[in-house]
Formats: sequence, C-alpha cells, structure tokens
Amino acid sequence: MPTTATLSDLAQKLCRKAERLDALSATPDASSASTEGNVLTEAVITRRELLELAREVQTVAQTPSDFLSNHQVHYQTFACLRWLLRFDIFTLVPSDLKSISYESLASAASVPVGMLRSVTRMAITSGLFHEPEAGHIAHSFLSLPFANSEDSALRDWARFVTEYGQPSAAALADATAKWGATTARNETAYNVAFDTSLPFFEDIKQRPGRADEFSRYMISQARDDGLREEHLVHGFDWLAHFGDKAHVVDVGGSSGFVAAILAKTFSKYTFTVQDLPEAISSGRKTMDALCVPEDVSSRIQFLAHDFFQPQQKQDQRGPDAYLLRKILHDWPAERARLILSNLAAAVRDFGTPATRIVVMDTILPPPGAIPRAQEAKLRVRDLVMAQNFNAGERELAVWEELFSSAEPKLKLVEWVQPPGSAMAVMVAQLASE
Ligand SMILES: C[S@@+](CC[C@H](N)C(=O)[O-])C[C@H]1O[C@@H](n2cnc3c(N)ncnc32)[C@H](O)[C@@H]1O
Repeated sequence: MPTTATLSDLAQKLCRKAERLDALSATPDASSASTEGNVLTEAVITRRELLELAREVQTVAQTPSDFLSNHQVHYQTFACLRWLLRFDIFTLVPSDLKSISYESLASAASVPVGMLRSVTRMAITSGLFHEPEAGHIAHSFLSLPFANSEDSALRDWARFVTEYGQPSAAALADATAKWGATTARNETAYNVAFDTSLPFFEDIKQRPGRADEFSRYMISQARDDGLREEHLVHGFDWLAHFGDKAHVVDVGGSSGFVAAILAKTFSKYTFTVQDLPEAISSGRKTMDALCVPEDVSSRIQFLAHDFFQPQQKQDQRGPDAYLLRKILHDWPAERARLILSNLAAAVRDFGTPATRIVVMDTILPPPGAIPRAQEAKLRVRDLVMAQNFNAGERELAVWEELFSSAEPKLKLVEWVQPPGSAMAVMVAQLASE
C-alpha cells in the first residue's frame, strides 16, 4: 500500500514490532512456524510484519540511485547463490560450524580460489556464511539450513529458482519483443531462455531429471509460509463440507504430498492423485521420502490422467471433491476452462448433489489493497505464470467469470482466504443446482 506515514511513524511501529518479537523469542516454542490447527504463530506473524515495515522504510527512504544500486546488489547476490549451489559450497563448508580455509574449500569444490573468495564475500554481505578469522569461512545461521543432509528442500527451492526461474524472468522482455500479445504455451520467456519450442511441461519431460527437480521444487514450496499445505488443511473446513469420510481426487496432485498431508489429518479420507505419468511414477518414492506411514499412504492411490481429457468413472460412488491446487493459474483462460469443464461434466455424470470442485489458488487483490511486501509476493506468482505458461493469477471477478464459462456451467459458491496464505480456497458447484 503506498504509505502516507512518515518515516518516523514507520520506524516507531518497526521498533514496537521488534520489541514484541524479542519478547516472543524469549518464550519457548515461539519460533516454531506451525502448530496443529494454528498455521501461523504470533511469532511468525510478528516477524513477517517487522520485515514488511522494514521494507516499507527502505522503499520510502530510497533515492533513484539507491533503487538501482540495491538491485545490482540483489542480482549479484542471486548469481552468487547459483554459483554456491552449483559447486556444492553449502554442503562442503563444515556443518558443525567450524571454519575452513578458502584454499581447502576451493580444492574440495574444484573451483578457483580467487573466484570462491569473491563469490563468498559477496554472499556474506547478505547474511550467508561469515568469516570468523581472516581467510576462513564458516556457516552462519542463514546458510546452515542450506547444508542439511537429511532435508534438501531449501536447496531444491534455491536450485530451481536460480537455474530456471531467474533465466526465464530475464528473458521476459525478449519474449514480448518476439511474440507480443500471445497466449501460446510455447511462446513464453521460458521458451526464449531455454531455446525450446515445447511448452513448459512437455519440455521438462524431455530433459533428464528436470521433471523430478520440478516436483521437488513443488514440495519445497511448503517452506514458504504463504504456501504451506497446512493452509489447505486448517484454513478450509473440510469436515463441514464433506463430513469425516470422503473421497477426494487431487487433480494435478503431483507426487501426492498434498494428499498425504490431508490424509494424515483426516483419517477416514481416501484420495486419488492424478497427474502426468512422470509425476505419478515418483508417487510411491515421495511417500517413502516423506516417511508417510503405511496407514496414510494406503489410503492414497495414484492414477496417470491428463486433465484435458474427460474423467473416467472410477467407483460406483463418485468422489466427494475434485481438488485443484496450484493448477488453474498455470493455464490461460481457454485451457483452464477445458480443465474445469471436464470436472464439471464428471460432477454432473458421477457426482452426488454434494460433490464440489475445490480450487486453491491466488485471488489477486486490487493494486495497493494489501501491504506492499505481501502484494509483491503475489505479483511474483503472477509473473512466474506469465513467464512459464503465458498464464497468470486472477482477480475475483475473473475467477467468477472462469467458473461460469465452464460447460456445464459452474458457480463459485464460497471462498476463504486462510490467514497468511498466498492462496485462497474456492468452492464451486454446478450452476444448475
Ligand atoms: C504447479 S504444479 C501443482 C502441483 C500440486 N497440485 C501442488 O499443490 O503443489 C502443476 C501440476 O500439474 C501437472 N500437470 C501438468 N499438465 C498436466 C496434465 N495435462 N494433466 C495432469 N497433470 C498435469 C504437473 O505435472 C504438476 O504436478
């Protein structure tokens, strides 16, 4: 929100938040990001508000030359992150917080020592690593989690955005210059950046390992407070809508990690995870990697299904819900309409009067309606969709229009915005009911 507050007003608010956060940090468990049924603790919310205020102070105080020189810092830091990941520096620096000399580290990573020093010293200015003694580098509280040998989620996230996200963002101007106002799936910034004529999902299928990297990136996204799966579990009243026993089809459900979290919470729910064969084939592996217990994984079945094709009847009794989480924003209106139309037809043909389509995706607020830092994150999502798919996030009226354009016609009957979530949960049913 463009602020009318003075710098000293903002600084005072910032100070009060900092005091509150210090007090909360002194309380045991205050730093835990999530507790059952309470997705965001006060500490998490306060920390987020503190960062939003700090960003507001910087935005208001900066001059045009600060703006440019700060962005030079950002893109160089981001390039360093890519370099550090590429040469496994996070995992080669001792995880017991002891330091290592630049020479030893360069030899372990097979990189030139001068370049290692320059890259690391740039990264240190953003809080990654530190130099406890001259010429020696050690982990900082910020870099250490990237070294976790048992949990690679942060590295998976960082790798994907540095290797694929940023190059596509950088190619956006070239894509617009080349194709203008296109919605073609293979005329995107991704196509320019990776010199391919295939749409994103087809291209990643062709490149060994990339579909798996994408699936791991999707899993890692849960580390972003706004994208935690708990928002779907606790931010939407499943029991009030579907009772304590239900069958849910997770359409485009990747390798089943969202279904697994729902299945853990709702012990009598069963799930069918549908996705492309490549994603489905890593379903059982994902269940093992996430240590999903047998009594949970046994309630999840995997089925290769292309959501542009009509649904097939699976059981005598149709599902209670079709779930589409982070799916429709990948597709321009015409393709999103086809996905919804296939589901609407399935609800009509195999569903009960209570069957619903549950969509979890962003509802874009009007510009300036929420704090600037929160809006920026939603605008990132909008641009990522544009850069990879020529699609984008939608405002409420556009969602309503999209549902009602399905054949048979749907209507958006309800939506909730779970607190702290980047995405809303929308419920649609046949318009004829
Ligand atoms: C952005 S991911 C969302 C994954 C998951 N629903 C989540 O909440 O993280 C989009 C998913 O759609 C799948 N997908 C893409 N094209 C598809 C198609 N034609 N049919 C079925 N799934 C598809 C991808 O493989 C991927 O798993």
